Amino acid sequence: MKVFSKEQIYEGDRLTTERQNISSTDLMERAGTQIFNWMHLRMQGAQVPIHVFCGIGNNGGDGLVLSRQLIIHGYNVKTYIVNYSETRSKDFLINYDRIKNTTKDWPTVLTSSNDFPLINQDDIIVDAVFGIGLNRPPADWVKDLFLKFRASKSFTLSIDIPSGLYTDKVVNDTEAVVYANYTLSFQSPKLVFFLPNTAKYTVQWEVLDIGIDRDYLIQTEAAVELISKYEVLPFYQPRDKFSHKGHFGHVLMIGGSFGKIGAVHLASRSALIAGAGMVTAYLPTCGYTSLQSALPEVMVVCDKGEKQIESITYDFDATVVGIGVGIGTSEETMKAFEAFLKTNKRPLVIDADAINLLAQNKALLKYLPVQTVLTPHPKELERLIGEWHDDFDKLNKVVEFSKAHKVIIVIKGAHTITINGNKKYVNTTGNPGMATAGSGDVLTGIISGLIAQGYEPLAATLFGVYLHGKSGDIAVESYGYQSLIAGHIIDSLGEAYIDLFKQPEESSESAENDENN
Ligand SMILES: NC(=O)C1=CN([C@@H]2O[C@H](COP(=O)(O)OP(=O)(O)OC[C@H]3O[C@@H](n4cnc5c(N)ncnc54)[C@H](O)[C@@H]3O)[C@@H](O)[C@H]2O)[C@@H](O)CC1
Ligand SMILES: Nc1ncnc2c1ncn2[C@@H]1O[C@H](COP(=O)(O)OP(=O)(O)O)[C@@H](O)[C@H]1O
Ligand SMILES: [K+]
Repeated sequence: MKVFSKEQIYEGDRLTTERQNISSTDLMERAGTQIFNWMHLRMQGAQVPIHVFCGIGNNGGDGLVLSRQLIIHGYNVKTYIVNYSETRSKDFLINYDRIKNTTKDWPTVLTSSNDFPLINQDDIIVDAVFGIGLNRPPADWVKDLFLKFRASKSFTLSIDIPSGLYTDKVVNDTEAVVYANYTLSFQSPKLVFFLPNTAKYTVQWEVLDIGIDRDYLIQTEAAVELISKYEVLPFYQPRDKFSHKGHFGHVLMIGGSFGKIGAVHLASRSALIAGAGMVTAYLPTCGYTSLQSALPEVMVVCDKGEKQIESITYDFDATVVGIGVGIGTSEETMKAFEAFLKTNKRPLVIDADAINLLAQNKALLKYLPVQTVLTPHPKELERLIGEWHDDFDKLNKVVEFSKAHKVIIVIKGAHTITINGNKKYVNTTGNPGMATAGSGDVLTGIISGLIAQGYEPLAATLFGVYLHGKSGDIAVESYGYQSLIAGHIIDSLGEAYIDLFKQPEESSESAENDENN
């Protein structure tokens, strides 16, 4: 699913009115009515007090349409105008008139904290104060209103975006934002729903289809894409009946040091279970027996070093090389890594300490093949690109790094974001149970295993990140968040593949996301 920028959303809006020959007021009617339908379906006329807080722009206009529909259908509604400015939008004013013509119970105009109504915990708050048009911090009394929402502990439904959030930057004052239980977003989810600094402002979100021009949606290139099953399915490569292991490539997994052989074990096993035809683990000698005993399907080549890798030499042709898990950052290993990079011609997946080695010696970056995949966790990323002020600064820095070195960067986290040049891909699978030792090693193995089978590095990365998270989601059903370990993610990989072809449970037109699932 495309994640459009604010400018693209406004343009989609404008083009829709033009191509469908409708007014912007009609489009607002659709938007507000969609919100009403969503609530009506769930509430079925229940007389829970609903407080609808409307700003004076088009987000407020949506709120007024919703209020009017709720009133017409007999709901227990109170409508407020949060009058933070006298510059009211045209469609707000039209809907202000319409609601006044519908009911004698006119909206209450709020201009300061003294006007705030009583809100009980069991009431519902609808937040239509600011939409994507926010361009400066809200006034202090509006912030106080947001604090009152929070203090009430009422269920809060935000329209389009939690008020106070920007679409393209973080907020400095974390209290000047609505904390939504649910956000109903028009046309496309907003990038801020997925970033560590801002995702906390909505527990769940859903996109409502308001009939934006289809051609515009299809033809417009978005800088950000949300990756779910529908996006990865086209990558899937079915197997030919007469295929043999030679068709699915040979992964060379280089890593390990004394006490960290397990990382290579996890990555090699993942590569095999992701479907690689063959996997060879390249280790210091101390790892030989344990790896051969634990993984009979994996071949082993030993380095001359007993406890660490000291010179990387092997005499077969690997399809792809995964390097870095458990490898350490000793001087000898740095030398071996440098010599390896200078001669290697194969696609690379670089993780963990190999990223730290690159960060220590940035001159080596020029030896990385185009489309090398780097999979840093936040600390490794910081060593590589330096500190960042906030999530947007981080994304910009990674985009620049990706373009400068022609590499794919996987920013691991709750919503892993893959960056390839200007393009950002936000993953939707995974859960906090995966915050456990070795789960990153598993990802390295999966991506390497996919590249071995012939997936292009970018497809392998997006598909691999998706499958890794999906395996975690499947595994957590059996083990729970606390007891999930990296090995369980590998064990669920087969089910994650099978799940790709299960019947969809929801239409591709609407996406639903629950941060806790
Ligand atoms: N296709 C779509 O996405 C549609 C969007 N609509 C709604 O329109 C919204 C955008 O509407 P607007 O552009 O009117 O913007 P908002 O309703 O978000 O903001 C209202 C106005 O307040 C001003 N403003 C911004 N920050 C302020 C601050 N801190 N203090 C005082 N004033 C401030 C802005 O200049 C803006 O004109 C969307 O979020 C959505 O809810 C719908 O009505 C129809 C379809
Ligand atoms: N809260 C979370 N939600 C979803 N995925 C997570 C979460 N925490 C960690 N992960 C995933 O688990 C993996 C952890 O990788 P990493 O930190 O490198 O682990 P390790 O170094 O122990 O192998 C990443 O793919 C990350 O996206
Ligand atoms: K809002």
